Amino acid sequence: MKYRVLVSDPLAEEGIEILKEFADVDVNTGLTEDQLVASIGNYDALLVRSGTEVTARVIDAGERLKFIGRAGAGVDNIDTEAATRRGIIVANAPEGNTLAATEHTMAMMLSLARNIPQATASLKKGEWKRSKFMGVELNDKVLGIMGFGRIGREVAKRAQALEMKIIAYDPFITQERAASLGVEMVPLDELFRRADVITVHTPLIKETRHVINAKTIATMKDGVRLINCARGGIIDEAALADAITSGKVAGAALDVFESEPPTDSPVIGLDKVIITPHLGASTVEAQQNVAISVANQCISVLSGGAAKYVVNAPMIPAEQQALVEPYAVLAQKMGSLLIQLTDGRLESIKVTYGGEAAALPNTKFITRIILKGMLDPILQAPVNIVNAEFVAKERGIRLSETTTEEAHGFRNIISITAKTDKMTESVSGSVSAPDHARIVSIGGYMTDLTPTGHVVISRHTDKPGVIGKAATILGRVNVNIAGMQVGRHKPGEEALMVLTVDSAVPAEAMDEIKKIDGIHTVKHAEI
Ligand SMILES: NC(=O)C1=CN([C@@H]2O[C@H](COP(=O)(O)OP(=O)(O)OC[C@H]3O[C@@H](n4cnc5c(N)ncnc54)[C@H](O)[C@@H]3O)[C@@H](O)[C@H]2O)C=CC1
Ligand SMILES: O=C(O)C(=O)COP(=O)(O)O
Repeated sequence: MKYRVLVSDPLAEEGIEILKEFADVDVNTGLTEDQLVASIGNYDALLVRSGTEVTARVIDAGERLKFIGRAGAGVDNIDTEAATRRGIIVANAPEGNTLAATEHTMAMMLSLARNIPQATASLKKGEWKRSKFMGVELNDKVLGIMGFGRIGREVAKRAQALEMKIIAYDPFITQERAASLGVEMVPLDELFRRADVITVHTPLIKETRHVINAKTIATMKDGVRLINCARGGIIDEAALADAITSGKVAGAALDVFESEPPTDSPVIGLDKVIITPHLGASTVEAQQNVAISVANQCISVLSGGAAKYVVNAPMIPAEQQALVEPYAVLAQKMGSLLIQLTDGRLESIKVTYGGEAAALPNTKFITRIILKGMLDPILQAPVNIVNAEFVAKERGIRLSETTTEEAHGFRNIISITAKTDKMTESVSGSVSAPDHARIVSIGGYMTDLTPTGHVVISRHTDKPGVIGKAATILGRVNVNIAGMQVGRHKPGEEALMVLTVDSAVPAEAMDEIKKIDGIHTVKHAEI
């Protein structure tokens, strides 16, 4: 069956064309939440821009939904938590419109300084008012950039060409990084105090909502100019309207609003406020970039692969993928083997990364793959790297992850211990070459097992005859033994036997093996 994709905001044709090669695509813009809820159940993927509110209701109704793509940067219109809960990958296209938003910010700053929109409107009315539209120079003025990410940094570079002095605030960017760009990082209160023009380039999150408010505006320079081409709500519009009316703020340029379209905003009618209808990303080039990016990510996810810009799962940067991949493959197999060796209700899972594995760039990603390997076979709902941790937590399974230099004689080792209400079981594995990984111990017994195919694993008393009897039973039901390993701590005590077999073992044969005198436990697993 062909996949079905719904595009619910205007998306550049270049992206739609790519999608059509792979899936049935419906472009249906302007849907209400109810209409979206009613139709989303028919689709495997949903692609949006900022115009669609992808609420928990929409996500929960999307029974087939596997991917939500945002053709742009901000994902505040998508309930990513609800998507995570359902194991739906959310990805965006954060790089495609950076320059478009940057250039829009520059256009807004220059327009604000020289009253270009107001002067245009006046002249079009037949007026010729030159003194009314006296402007200010940006040269030598202090530009305060709040949020020094992709757009903030590009704005800084261009403002330097205007010979502005740049100060910036971003809690996640180091002084050194900013200094290399000739920018001074300052605390936020200092930025507010010193800047002649303030432009915001952060996401809208708890910490940034109304960060520009009556109180913070009072600390700013008289005649400050404010720009918001990031997200409505970072500036408190009511406070801005008051500050413009009182003359404290000389002007503001807004591309985004607390509510869009901004029908009730107190700032819209003010002469000193220039506005555009969320046009930051609206260039031909940016729209092509973001549409192509989400289309490709959508196809990749629906084909069982990964998305480049996942926002709700740990990401492995492309340059580290070759390093992490062999561990990820081993991890999933170890998780799958371990769950097949345990009985009872899972209570806790402990993962230890030893030796070189401890230095892997994203062990959290591998831990989620282990969880997927363990939980996917035993749960109704699909478990993937997006929701694995959430699913474990929801079921009260305690998860711990530790790293250690100790690798027990291997270069790297991953050990997983699972505790259920009935037993504790563990497996360890090691990657010896990119295409060669092994299970190196089970339940504390040394093994050397290539993790593919069928295995029969028993714990038994180390005494003559036990292994022979098991082998005879397998032979009788025509199951060929490809390899055998026995591990024990001391002669005559408990031993572990691992038989690799060429096909599945019938349940009756397993029952028979279980009854052999000396066998304590026996399990059949497929990895
Ligand atoms: N108007 C439009 O059409 C467009 C708007 N945007 C919006 O612009 C904003 C910035 O986008 P990008 O630069 O691509 O994102 P980015 O993720 O590259 O940069 C955001 C920066 O904000 C910083 N930040 C986070 N919390 C902060 C806080 N409390 N105080 C100061 N800085 C904080 C982060 O460390 C990061 O460096 C986003 O809100 C995005 O949605 C992006 C493209 C087009
Ligand atoms: O990418 C972003 O964050 C934007 O705000 C652009 O929004 P749009 O795709 O033009 O609706």
